This record gives sequence, C-alpha cells and structure tokens, in this order.
Amino acid sequence: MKIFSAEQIREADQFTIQHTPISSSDLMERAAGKCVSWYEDHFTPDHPVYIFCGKGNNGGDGLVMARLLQQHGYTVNTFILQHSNNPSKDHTLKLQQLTDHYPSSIHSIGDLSDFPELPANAVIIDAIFGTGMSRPVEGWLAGIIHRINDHRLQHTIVSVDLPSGMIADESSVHFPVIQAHYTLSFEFYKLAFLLPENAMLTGEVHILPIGLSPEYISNTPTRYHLTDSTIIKTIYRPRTPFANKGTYGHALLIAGSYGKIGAAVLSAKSCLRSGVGLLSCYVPQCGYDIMQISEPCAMCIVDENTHYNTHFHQGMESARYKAIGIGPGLDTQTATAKSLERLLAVWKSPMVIDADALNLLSIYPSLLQEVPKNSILTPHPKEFERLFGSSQNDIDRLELLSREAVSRHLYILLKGRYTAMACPDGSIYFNPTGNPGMATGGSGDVLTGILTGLLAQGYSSKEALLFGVWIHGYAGDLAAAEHSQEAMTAADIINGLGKAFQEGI
Ligand SMILES: NC(=O)C1=CN([C@@H]2O[C@H](COP(=O)(O)OP(=O)(O)OC[C@H]3O[C@@H](n4cnc5c(N)ncnc54)[C@H](OP(=O)(O)O)[C@@H]3O)[C@@H](O)[C@H]2O)[C@H](O)CC1
Ligand SMILES: [K+]
Repeated sequence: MKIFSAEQIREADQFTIQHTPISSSDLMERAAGKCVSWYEDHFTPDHPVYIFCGKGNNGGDGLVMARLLQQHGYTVNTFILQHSNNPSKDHTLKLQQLTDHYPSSIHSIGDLSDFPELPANAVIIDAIFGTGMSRPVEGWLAGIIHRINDHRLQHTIVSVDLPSGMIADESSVHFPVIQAHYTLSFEFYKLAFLLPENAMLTGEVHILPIGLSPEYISNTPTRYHLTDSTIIKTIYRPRTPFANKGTYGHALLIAGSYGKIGAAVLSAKSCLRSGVGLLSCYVPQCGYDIMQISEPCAMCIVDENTHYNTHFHQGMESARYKAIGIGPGLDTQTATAKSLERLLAVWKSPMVIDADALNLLSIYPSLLQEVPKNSILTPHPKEFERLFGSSQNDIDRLELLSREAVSRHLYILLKGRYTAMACPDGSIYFNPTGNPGMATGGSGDVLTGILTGLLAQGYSSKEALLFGVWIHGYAGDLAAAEHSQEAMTAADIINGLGKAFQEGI
C-alpha cells in the first residue's frame, strides 16, 4: 500500500474531482458519511456528541458529520474555532447547510474561555485540522488542544483524518497534538501514524476508503509504502514439484558464543522453517553438542576456539553458500572482529548482518565500508544509534536510515512497531505485522534466520527483507494469539512459522 504525502493527497483529491463525476462538496459528504457510519457502529445516540471544527476542510468534514448525526437522532453540539477569517469554500458551504437545519447546535470558540463544560457521557469529535496542518499550533488554539486532551480519561476522542496538530509527513514531536482514542483516516495511512513518537496519539487507526481516483493512486509513485498481502503475494514463490534440496540453497549461519548458543539455535531453527535447502551453522566448540542435539536438521562447523568464533573466514574464498547470516549471540571479541574483517575481504554476495556483528561494525567502522552491496542490516534502535548516530526526531532518523541505505547500497531495517525498511533506491517500506510480545530475547535471532533462509532460496535482498519481516511478524501474531503477548517466547514465533506460511501470504 502506498503512503502518500499531504501534498499528494491534495493532488489525489483534485484529480478525483476533475476526472470522476464527483464535486468537492460531494466528496466531503462521502468522507464525512463514512465517518458517521463508523461512528454509528460504535456509539449510540445516548452519548451527546461534541464536535470541534477548524476553518478548513477538516472542519468541513466535522460540519457534515454534525448535520448527518443530528439527522440520525444524535444530540450534537458543534464548536467552530475562530482561528482564521478565511474559511475554505466547502467549510462555508457546509456551515450554511448546518445553519439552515440546526442553527442552535452551532457555537463559536475564539478563546480558551469559550471552551464548553462536557457532560460525563459526551464523545468528542476532533475535526480541527487534518492534512492542511503545516506548522505547530500555538496560543489559545494550543490551549484548546490541551483542554480536549485533559478530557481523555473521561471521554472518548475520535479524530477525523489526523489527530489535530499532527503533521502528516513531518515530525510533530513536542507540538500540541490531540491524543485520540480513534483516528478515522481517509483512504491512506499517513506517514506520521507509523512513527514511534506518535504511537500514543492516534489511538486505533481506521482507514476509510472514500473513492479517490484509482488511476491517480496507481500512477503516482511514492517514496513510502506499507507492506500488505498484495505485495507479499507478488514476492512469494511456491516450491516447484521437481525441487530437491539443492534447489533452495545452502545457507551458513555464523553465530553463538559461550552463554549465547541459544541465539544460534533459534536462528538455525527459523532458517530451516523458512524453506532453506541446507543449513550449516558455524559455532565455537562449546556450541557443538547443543546445536547438534537441538537441531539435527542443521549441519555444524566448529571453530578451533572453545568460547567464541575466531576463524569463520577460513575457506570462504571458494565456499559455495547461497547466503550467510552472521551475528546472533556472536560476542564482540577482537578475534571475532578480525575474522569478520577477513570474511568481508573475500565474501562479496549479500549477507544478513545482525546483533553482535552490527556491534562489531560500530566498534570498527572501517568494516562497514566492506559490507557487500545489497546486504541486509537488522538493527534495533540502540544498535542503529551505535552504528549511525542519534537523531532529533523520528523523521530525521528515517532520513538518516535512508541516506545510509542509499549511499552504502544496503538494505537497512529499523525494528519497531512498524519496522522501517530502507532500500538502496531511496524507498522505505513499513511492516504492519507483529506485536509488543515480540519485544523479547531471541526474537531478532529468529528474524535473522528467516532472512538468511529466504536469501539462500534465491529471493532478492528486497524480497527477502519484505517477505521475511512480514512472515516473522505474522508468526509473532499467531504466537501471541495462542500464548498471549506476555507469555510468548521467541521459540513460539518459530512454531508459528508453519501457519504463517500457510495463512499469511
Ligand atoms: N483527502 C481528501 O481527498 C479529502 C479530504 N478532506 C478533508 O480535508 C482535509 C484537508 O483540508 P484542508 O483545508 O486542506 O486543511 P485542514 O482543514 O487540515 O487545515 C486547513 C486550515 O488550518 C489552518 N492551519 C493550518 N495550520 C495551522 C496552525 N498551525 N495554526 C492555525 N491554523 C492552522 C489553515 O489556516 P492558514 O492560516 O494556514 O490558511 C486552514 O484554515 C483533510 O484532512 C480531510 O479531513 C475532504 O473533506 C474530503 C476529501
Ligand atoms: K482532525
């Protein structure tokens, strides 16, 4: 699914009005009508509705909702915030229509002192600002936003299109923003909804289709995308009837150290459950028995060192692995770094680089230059910061992520609720599957195994990344459904992979 910028959404709006038989006023009726249908499914007329409207088209949506809800038997009080003397054309039209039908329901707010008393069972609809928001809200308007937020514990807040104050495709961190329980957003996810810094502001997001031009949507390129099953279906390749284990590649996982062989085992198991043909695991001596007993389907190569890996570069000039994954439980010993340096000197195909291998790259930044093009780096936010530095806000961090991916020709993901995946062509994908139960030890090791397994099968780096992160999250959702977010472990994610491949594509 494409994620359009506020400017593109305005273009889509205009394109739809010009190229399909609908006027801007009717499009607003349709958009508000969708919100009203949603609202009626969630709240009975016993709740008085308090709608706060700005002077643009977001406010226009609120005015239409006010009319429709009253027509449907709801008690509505509408408050128009007098922040501008220049209402939009459709706002003016919809205000007239509301005035014609329900004049006594309309009130004006020009200052904080005009803010109404709300009855205990009121529901607040926030139609103050939407995609037209371009700068932080200040003065008494900011006061109104804070006042609405003060009601959050007692009253449900439903935002139309965006929580007011939030900028659709920039950071609004530290700005006054409505803290909604629900956001009813038109047609598309907005980039802002996917940023961790806004996690507490949107509440549940519901995307309501309003019939914007399919032609505009399919012909307009976007930088940002939300992975969905349509994308995953185009990536997935069913196994061929004449396959043998050679068809699906031989992967090498370099992982584990004393006390962290479990990380290597988790990666190995998930790699095998992702369809790889053959898997070899390179572990220190202390890992040999553990790996062989825990995962008989994997072959084992053992380092000369007891506790950590020191010689995995040996023989790699002529090795025929289809993919290498390195990092889970690896430790950051100097000898491990040396071996990584020598591996990177000879191995030129894409790798999956995770955990302690990423930490080695941040300790020895010169190694980062040697990472093969199209490799996949899988940092969580702390690892990302150690590698590439800190940022002021989530948009700056996204830009940094993208710059590093483009300039180094790497695929870099940044783990989170919506894991961001930056590609060398500058595009960024967000993954919607997964849940907070996956914030648990070993979850990242499982992902590394999946990505390595997919790469080895011949999926391109981009395909492996999008597909792997999707299926990892999907398996995590199945694990949470079965065990709860609290009780699930990384091993449960692996156990969910079978069903995830069956149902999640
Ligand atoms: N997507 C669609 O196709 C449809 C969207 N609809 C709705 O329309 C809004 C977007 O409407 P727009 O009029 O472009 O913008 P807003 O209503 O969000 O805001 C414009 C008004 O806000 C003022 N503004 C902006 N920033 C500030 C600020 N920081 N402080 C004070 N005032 C601010 C702005 O005033 P200016 O002084 O900047 O002119 C405007 O008055 C979209 O979100 C949907 O809800 C359609 O209804 C259906 C089609
Ligand atoms: K809003």
